[in-house]
Amino acid sequence: MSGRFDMDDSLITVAEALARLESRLSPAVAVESVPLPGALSRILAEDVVSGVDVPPHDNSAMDGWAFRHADLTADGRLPVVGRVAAGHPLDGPLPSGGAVRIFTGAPMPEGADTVAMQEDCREDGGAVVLPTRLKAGDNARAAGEDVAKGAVVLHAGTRLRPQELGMAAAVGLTELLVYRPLRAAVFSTGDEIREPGTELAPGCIFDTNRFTAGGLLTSLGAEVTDLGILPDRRDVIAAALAEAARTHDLILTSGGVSVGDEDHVKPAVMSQGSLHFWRLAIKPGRPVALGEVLGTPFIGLPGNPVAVMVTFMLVARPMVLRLMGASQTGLARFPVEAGFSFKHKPGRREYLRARLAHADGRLVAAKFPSDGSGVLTSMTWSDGLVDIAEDRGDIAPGDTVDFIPYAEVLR
Ligand SMILES: Nc1nc2c(c(=O)[nH]1)N[C@H]1C(S)=C(S)[C@@H](COP(=O)(O)OP(=O)(O)OC[C@H]3O[C@@H](n4cnc5c(N)ncnc54)[C@H](O)[C@@H]3O)O[C@H]1N2
Ligand code: MOO
Repeated sequence: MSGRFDMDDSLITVAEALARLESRLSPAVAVESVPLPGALSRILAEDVVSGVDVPPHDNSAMDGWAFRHADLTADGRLPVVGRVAAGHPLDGPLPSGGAVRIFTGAPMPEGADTVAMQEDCREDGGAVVLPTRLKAGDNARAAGEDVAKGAVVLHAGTRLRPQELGMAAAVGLTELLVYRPLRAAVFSTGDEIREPGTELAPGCIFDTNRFTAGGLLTSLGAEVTDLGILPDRRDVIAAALAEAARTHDLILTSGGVSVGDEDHVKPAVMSQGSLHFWRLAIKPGRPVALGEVLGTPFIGLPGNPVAVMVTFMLVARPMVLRLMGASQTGLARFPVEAGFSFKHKPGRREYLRARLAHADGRLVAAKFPSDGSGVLTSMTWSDGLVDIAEDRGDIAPGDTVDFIPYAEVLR
């Protein structure tokens, strides 16, 4: 499986990185059939074709009276000849020249084509006086107008939202074939990284990345195994990665992928698989390592906490979604107004931590004052990232910029 990502060491753009990923990854998990409620947020593994028309019969959209439009007379008066409620069709066709009392969802009697809503009608003895301005077909819903029998109603690769479960039920299904959750192992690396709640020795910091990366993976629907902190020792890292590879569909680490002598993750991966090191032309988050450990996909994110989240959003997320079986991996972005100025040297794509506010009906992005890639406060303060393209010059207040909400990332 070596060479799956087929990369080199040159600086590459996000677009190039994504193009390489998208074409090379396929689902890494098996499929299973799951009852509808349990299928929420899972990824559909096959197209769903409807075996029925939805709605299954012509029916009324209103409470009122159903009639044949051609029978409408100048005074609008028709004798009431029957009554149909939802679930109780009329026994036989609509007698010519008559109207039937009807309720929302009730089957249209054969021969009836139009419904007048009761607020517009007046009952008069055994007759009803209908409004005369109705058009044929008003307030009637046709069989199959939502879904025609044989139509594909859900596509393989779709993440199932509540409305997709409703659609599956509408065509009579009780179960859906979905991908099993991706089993993801998460490690932090580095001798200076300490478990929160323990004593902080001189020169050490508490681990943040495992919690951020684990949360990101869980939010995408992965089953995350927290495998703790690995020391800066190649043999220990290699053994831990091998063990994780046996029981997981993906291994994700942070730290140790830069160029320093103390960066041991890369050689540990290379010793038992393949590794392709990417230097992304982005800020923050330049170094990212992708590869395989004993056949299990591996993602090595950089150590700086902000870079973890940014590289996860841009590179790991689409990769994880593909491995999960999802067909849509793009991040939606929205044009907003910059409420700040920013000097941008063309060449690297920059992601600024930003917060949105309404100003006179416009959406204006404020920028966090510090761009440091270790400043986690910038992430908790912000609602998303402003994406400054490689070739863009300086940004002035009032300029239009692209905003990627964090809410997009977790879908
Ligand atoms: N000579 C160069 N030095 C660096 C480069 C470079 O291109 N040439 N790139 C810089 C960039 S950009 C980043 S990002 C880091 C990435 O390096 P590593 O992936 O090897 O990360 P570390 O060196 O292990 O750590 C970087 C930084 O992040 C802290 N860290 C790491 N893990 C955690 C964690 N789990 N929780 C909290 N903080 C963590 C670590 O203590 C360091 O401060 O390299 C730059 N250097
Ligand atoms: O990846 Mo680094 O965090 O750009 O600073």
